[in-house]
Amino acid sequence: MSEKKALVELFYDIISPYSWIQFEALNRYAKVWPIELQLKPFYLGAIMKSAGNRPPMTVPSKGVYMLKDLEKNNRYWGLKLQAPSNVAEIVMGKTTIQAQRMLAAVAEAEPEKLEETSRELWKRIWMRGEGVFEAKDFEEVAKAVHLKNPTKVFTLMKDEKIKKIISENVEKAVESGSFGAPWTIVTLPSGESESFFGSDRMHLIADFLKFPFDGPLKEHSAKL
Ligand SMILES: N[C@@H](CCC(=O)N[C@@H](CS)C(=O)NCC(=O)O)C(=O)O
Repeated sequence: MSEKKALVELFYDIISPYSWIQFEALNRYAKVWPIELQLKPFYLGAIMKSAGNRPPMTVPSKGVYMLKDLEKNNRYWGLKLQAPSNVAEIVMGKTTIQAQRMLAAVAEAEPEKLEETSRELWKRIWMRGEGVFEAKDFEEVAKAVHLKNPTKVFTLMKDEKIKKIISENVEKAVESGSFGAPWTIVTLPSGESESFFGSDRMHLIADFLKFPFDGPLKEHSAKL
């Protein structure tokens, strides 16, 4: 009988560049640690509201710091994050709820495509400065990742069932203390559980799991 694995749940929103970093980090480590990684799209707007928080970008000095910090992360993790030219407008004035519903719908209809679809949405906004808000954006994503049944995914996006999944993911994150993204909940086979905010806590996640943290594991990078 195979041993029970630790469960690592990543709660993320594609508006969040740090969520992308944590997503790549965990996907790399899932290849070397005996863990079960579950991807849980949630909605950062709802998390911020529930916690009485606001996006760091709305504090000007944090915004300036963040852009430099992303470059440092690019070097460390071998990523290519770049803020879109209208980043402030996007963060303050746009909603990713439809994109997050697309991810929840893909998780339901074509779960094997969830990783690739998430990455493609991040690449659009945080690498190529493309939209992730309109029906035509989602059609382009569906094409890029070769969804088998895009019509089913687009129909599901409007379904109460998918809205409920996003709400449940938000609730679970909030219940465990979330105030931002990425939010990672690690549950050991013993049932002991701990939550981690950010993409800069991989060493602490490793320590909790009692597995080695070996840096960025660039050899396990996904193609960008
Ligand atoms: N230090 C964290 C920062 C993560 C972060 O700033 N996340 C944003 C979204 S991209 C957030 O939700 N921030 C909430 C907060 O800082 O209170 C990291 O390196 O990952």
